[in-house]
Amino acid sequence: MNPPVGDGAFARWLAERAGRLLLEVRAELGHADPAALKAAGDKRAHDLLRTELGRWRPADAVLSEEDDEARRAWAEASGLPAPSRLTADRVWIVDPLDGTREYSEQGRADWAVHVALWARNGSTPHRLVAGAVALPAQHRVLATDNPPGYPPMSSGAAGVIRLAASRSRPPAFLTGLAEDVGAELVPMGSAGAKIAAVISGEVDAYVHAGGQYEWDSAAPVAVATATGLHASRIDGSTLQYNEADPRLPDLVVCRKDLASRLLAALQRHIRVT
Ligand SMILES: Nc1ncnc2c1ncn2[C@@H]1O[C@H](COP(=O)(O)O)[C@@H](OP(=O)(O)O)[C@H]1O
Ligand SMILES: [Mg+2]
Repeated sequence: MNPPVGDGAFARWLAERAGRLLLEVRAELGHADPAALKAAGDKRAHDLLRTELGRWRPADAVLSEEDDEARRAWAEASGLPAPSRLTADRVWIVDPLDGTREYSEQGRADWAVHVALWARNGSTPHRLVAGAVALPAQHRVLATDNPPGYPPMSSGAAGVIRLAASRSRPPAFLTGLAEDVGAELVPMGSAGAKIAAVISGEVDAYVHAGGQYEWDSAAPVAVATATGLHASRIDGSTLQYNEADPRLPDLVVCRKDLASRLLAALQRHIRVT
C-alpha cells in the first residue's frame, strides 16, 4: 500500500512503522543482552527509515543519527566534500531510536522514533515543516498533520512546575534552577518522550544542556510548536536545523505562559555554571 502523500501524514506513517518494528525487535531479542538489543534496534529502525525515504522521497536529503558521517561537523577548511543536505531544499532529520538506553531496559516506555522534515523555504518555526514522534510502548504517535491540542495545566500541585530532565545526563545547573523557580524534577529518558510529556501536559517544561544533536529534537520540536508551545535554545535564541555542525546542545520546551520566567531563571543559572 502506498503511504500518504502529504509530508506530515507521511512522517506519521513512517514513524509508526519504525516504531512497530522496534517493538518486534524488542520482543524477538528480549532484554538479556542490552547492548545487542540497542544495536539491533538502532540498525533495524534506521534501515527501515532510509529505505522508505529513498523509495518515497528520493529527491530529498536525509540526516540520520545512525549514518556514519552524521556527527561530523563539516567545515570548508576540511577539504572534504560538503554533505548534500547542506545545499538541499528539503532534508529529513531522523532519529531512528531516541532513548536507546531506555529501549534496552525492560518495562520502560520512554523511547521514541523521530521523523522531521526541514525545508529551506519553510515558513513554520525553525523551518520544520513536518514532524512525527512515535512512542510505540505508549501506543501513540504525535504528528504535525493533526497536532494535539494545547495542553491543560500539568498534574502537579498548585504553583509547582513539573520539569522534565534527562535521567542519565541532566545539566549541572538543573537542581539550582528547579529550586529557583519552585519546580519538581521529573527524570525521564528520551528527548522525544520528554517533549511528548510537555505536549500532553504531564509536565510543564523540558530543559536540557550539555550536549545533543539536531535529530534528538527536530521532530518533537516540530510537533510542540505546531501545538503552540515554546521551543528555543536555553538563552532564548532560535533553534537552527540542518547546520553544517549538527550539534545542538541545549533547548527548552515549555508552556507559552512559563517561557519568560524560565528563560530569565536560565540566564541566572547558565552564567554561574
Ligand atoms: N550530553 C549529551 N551529549 C550528547 N547527546 C546527549 C547528551 N545528553 C543527552 N543526549 C542525547 O539526547 C537524547 C535524550 O537523552 P536523555 O534520554 O538522556 O534525555 C539521547 O539520544 P539517543 O538515545 O538517540 O542517543 C541522548 O544520546
Ligand atoms: Mg536521540
